[in-house]
Amino acid sequence: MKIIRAKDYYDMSRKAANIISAQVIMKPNCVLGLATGGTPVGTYKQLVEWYNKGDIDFSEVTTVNLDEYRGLPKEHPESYWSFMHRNLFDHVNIRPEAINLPDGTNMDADAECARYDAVIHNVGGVDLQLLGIGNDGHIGFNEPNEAFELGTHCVDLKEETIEANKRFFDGNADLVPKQAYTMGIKTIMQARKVLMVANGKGKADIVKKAFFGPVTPEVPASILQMHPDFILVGDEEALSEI
Ligand SMILES: N[C@@H]1[C@@H](O)[C@H](O)[C@@H](COP(=O)(O)O)O[C@@H]1O
Repeated sequence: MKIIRAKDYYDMSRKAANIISAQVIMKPNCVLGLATGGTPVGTYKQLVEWYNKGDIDFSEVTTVNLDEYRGLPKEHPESYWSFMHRNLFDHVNIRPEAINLPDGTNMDADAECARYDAVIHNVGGVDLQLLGIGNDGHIGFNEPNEAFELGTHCVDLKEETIEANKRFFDGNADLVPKQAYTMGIKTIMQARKVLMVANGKGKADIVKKAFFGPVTPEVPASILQMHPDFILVGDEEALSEI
């Protein structure tokens, strides 16, 4: 585990974007595992800036996103499909056919999860997986106390996660979908490199628990302590408890 200290959100975003950029330069046809949430927005913004300057080329890159709300149409502004297009895909030269997310509109959970696992398998697995961390230690939508051995599966979102994400749904928890499809911890652990971004005081406790506490399904991110190439880029506040 490697911990990189950043001064603030902007510095965290630039450092993370540098690592992603290096991955794409070293292997132009790499598979990037991508994440949503507020934290990686600055990282995507930086990648778009460097793309506009001609410093990074996504023409051969394939992406697989971590998760998607179940039951939300793609076109919904808060679907992760929309999030990714708004923050990254619409602004760079990635091929539309190289973009992969779970399909939240397929209500047949078994079929959709099997399809998504096959997609990840067929692209050869993930070279670099970007992650944020939920307040309860979730990664993707792998909530506390789920088995570490799972591939893509359907989850019931915890109350805390619905509360945290309602800010994207007019502050109304009733509008937040209650389920999601998520890549499982097994798949995340199979990524060849894992890069987590964390910022702000609100993440300080969970960062300490996850990376300086026991490895336990109660804190899903704690399993990353066992990953052979795990990098955490955190700002001063997120790393203030360690
Ligand atoms: N599914 C996403 C996670 O991938 C993300 O890490 C988490 C934290 O989000 P934020 O970065 O906004 O704190 O939110 C959501 O639940």
